Parts: sequence; C-alpha cells; structure tokens
Amino acid sequence: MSVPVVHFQDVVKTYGTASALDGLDLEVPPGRFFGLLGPNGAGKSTTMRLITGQSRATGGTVEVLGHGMPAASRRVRSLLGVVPQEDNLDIELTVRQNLEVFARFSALPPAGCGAAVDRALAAVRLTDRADSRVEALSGGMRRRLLLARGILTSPRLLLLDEPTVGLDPQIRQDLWDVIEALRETGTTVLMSTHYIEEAERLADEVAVVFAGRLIARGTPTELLRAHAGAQAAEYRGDASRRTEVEALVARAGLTSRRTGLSVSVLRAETMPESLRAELGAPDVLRPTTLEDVFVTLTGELFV
Ligand SMILES: Nc1ncnc2c1ncn2[C@@H]1O[C@H](COP(=O)(O)OP(=O)(O)OP(=O)(O)O)[C@@H](O)[C@H]1O
Repeated sequence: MSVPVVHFQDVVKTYGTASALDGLDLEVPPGRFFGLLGPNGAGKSTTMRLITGQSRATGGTVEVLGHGMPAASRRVRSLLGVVPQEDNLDIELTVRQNLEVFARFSALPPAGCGAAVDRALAAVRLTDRADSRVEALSGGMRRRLLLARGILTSPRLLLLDEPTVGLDPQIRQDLWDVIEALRETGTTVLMSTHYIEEAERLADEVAVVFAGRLIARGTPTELLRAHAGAQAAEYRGDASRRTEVEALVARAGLTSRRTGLSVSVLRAETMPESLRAELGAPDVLRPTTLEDVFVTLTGELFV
C-alpha cells in the first residue's frame, strides 16, 4: 500500500477550553484530489495549520509526506504548495514580480525560475497579465495568482484552503476550470471547502468533518450510496403535511430531510409499497446529491 501523503491519527487540538479537533483521523492518499468538507468551525483551517506546521497538535500524531510534524516543519514546508484563504500578495509588484520574489526564496534552482514562472502563469491563464500590477487585478485574478504561486515549485502536496470563498458564482466557475486542469498534472491536492458543489465538482475523494471529527469518507458516489441511496422523492405541502410525511417515513425506518417547502425521502428506491400507498405519488423524483448526504450526516445547512 502507498504511504499516505497526510496521516492524522486521533489528533486533538484545543485552544484553552475550546476544542477545534476532537480525535481526527485522516489519510490523504498520493495522487488524489482530496476534499475536506465541513461547515464553518468544523476544524478545516486548524487541520491545514497542523499540516504546514504553523500549529502544534495537543494530542495524537500528524505525519506529512512521511515526516512527523511539527518537528519536520522546515523540510515539509519546502515540499508543500500552499494557497491561503487570505490574499497576501504584494499589490505594488506586478504579477510576474510576485512570482519571481517567491521563486527566489524557494528551493528552485535560480536558472529554472523563469521557466517555472512562465509555466505557472500559463497554468492559471494569467500570461497576458504578467506585467500588470496586482492592485489592478480583479478578485478572481488574484486568486489565480495565489494558485500560480502555490504550484510554482511543483510541490509534492498542494493545499487549497477554501479556494473560492467569497467569489461571485461566475468567477468561482472560472476558477474551478483552472483548478480542474491541475488534476492532469497528477499533483496531490488537499482542498478545504464548505461548498458542497465545489467538493462534488473537484474532489476524487471527500472527507466530511464536523465538530473536529471525521464523520464520513469516500468518493462522492460511495458517500451517496452509503448515506442517501440513489433517489430522493420530494413531497410538497403545508407544515402539517410535511410533519405527516416525516412521521410516516420515520415509522417505515427511512430517512427524510426538509428541502424548502418539501420533505425529501432518501433511498426512495427502497420505499415499501405500503408507504408509497400512504404518501401517494411524489411531486418530484430526483437523483440524490451530496447535499442530501451532508445534511443527513451533520444536520447542518451548508451554503
Ligand atoms: N486561535 C484560536 N483560538 C481559539 N479558538 C480557535 C482558534 N482557532 C480556531 N478556533 C476554534 O476552533 C474551531 C475550529 O476552527 P477552524 O477555523 O479550524 O474551523 P473551520 O472549519 O476552518 O471553519 P472556518 O471556515 O470558519 O474557518 C472553531 O470553533 C474555532 O472557533
């Protein structure tokens, strides 16, 4: 079996009396695009900080690229690419200068820096803005530049911390296209997100974290199969009808969730005939989604 790129065993992180990670187990296999999905406060940023060695676990073990953390922080950091949530670019420099400055302090051989900068700019489609000052760039372009900086050294592991948080939907789609193209390079990626659609679109495998613990893990298809089944049947109605549907579904041993003005019955394909007869025909019969999985697992409304 291949050695995981990230390996957390029973990791605990507390801040005073507050608990950020509460026995997190996590294995990121090499060559995968791995999504760490959870609502705000689930412990995603804390996980990222432990991987980069910016923070120290209160308990358990953290290994990154086979090295114990935080002891090997310096070595590990030279092998990582990090795309932070916050924009820490130098706005007075040009796009290319930002990358050149970063390259100079990296482990790249000086003779290879120019080519590496060109490659990274092309990968994020910023070649034609190479000589623009960062202050003139849009929010989406700045994110792409952060991404270029993250991949500049062809890292063994690329960390994307909420890569599209706060962006408009159209800009988010554009960035997803750019990120998706990275998949072809075979880089191992660990991306944290609270957007279900982002995980669904980009990740080969997803770990769902909630309250500092791993609560489910698998490919999107595996997660659907394990937690929501193939189809959801939606029943619309007023509050009393919704309550009635929920009660009937619970009595039949199935799971339902509120979806706006309707109740969605998960694993609709397994509904017994007696329940079908009681509920009548559904208003909508649809494939299940990762949102069904997450709401079922966490009870949280993801945005
Ligand atoms: N420096 C800190 N001091 C005190 N509590 C902290 C600190 N950092 C994180 N926490 C707490 O730990 C928990 C997990 O935080 P974390 O930032 O890792 O979550 P997250 O999943 O990244 O959410 P978000 O997307 O909101 O950052 C939260 O309850 C948070 O308030």
